[in-house]
Amino acid sequence: MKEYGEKMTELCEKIMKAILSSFGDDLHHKYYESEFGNCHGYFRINNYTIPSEQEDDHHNDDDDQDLIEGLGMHTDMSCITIVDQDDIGGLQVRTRDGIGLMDINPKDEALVVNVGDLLHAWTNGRLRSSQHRVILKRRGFVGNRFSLAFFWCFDDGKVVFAPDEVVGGCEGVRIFRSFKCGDYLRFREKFEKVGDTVEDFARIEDYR
Ligand SMILES: O=C(O)CCC(=O)C(=O)O
Ligand SMILES: [Fe+2]
Repeated sequence: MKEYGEKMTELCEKIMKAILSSFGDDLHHKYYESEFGNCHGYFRINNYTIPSEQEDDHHNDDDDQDLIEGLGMHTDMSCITIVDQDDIGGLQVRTRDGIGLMDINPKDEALVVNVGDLLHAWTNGRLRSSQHRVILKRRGFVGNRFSLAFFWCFDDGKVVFAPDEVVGGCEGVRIFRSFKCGDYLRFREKFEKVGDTVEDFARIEDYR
């Protein structure tokens, strides 16, 4: 697990450097170490029980009575999340229009890379922290769905504030105030429900 953790950390570092370079030639030299040098990662193993024919509780609002929500709609509190899902499927991500849902189908050798709330704020919304959930289908067999999620995050004391160069790519309009990472995590612990995200916590009202 330690080796896997190191690999995931390395992958997040690479992805973050590529993101910074895509914002401007020098940005990864200028901001990687100072802003992301203290990021740390942790794992969560998700174990979902596939509903059996008898279980009729917990239906979601979808018309399809054979679906239940294994993990409710949420955004991640990380900078970057890497998900390794098994071959059962069921991960769905909110589309850009905020209405639709897109299936993220399992693919051999492929990992899912997700932007979390902290990076959403740090990039002034240029990268989007999408809502997502896991839906489980009755399958006529007994078994569980597993996924391994790696959350790469700022440390609690980090002040999240998009640099001017990053805001410059959004016509210079700053949409998030600065905030301490730990304060946001505490806000989420208290108010965890869909809609209570970094948008509610730190978005500057004038630009709503
Ligand atoms: O199980 C999955 O595919 C996604 C897990 C997830 O979204 C999470 O752990 O935050
Ligand atoms: Fe998630």
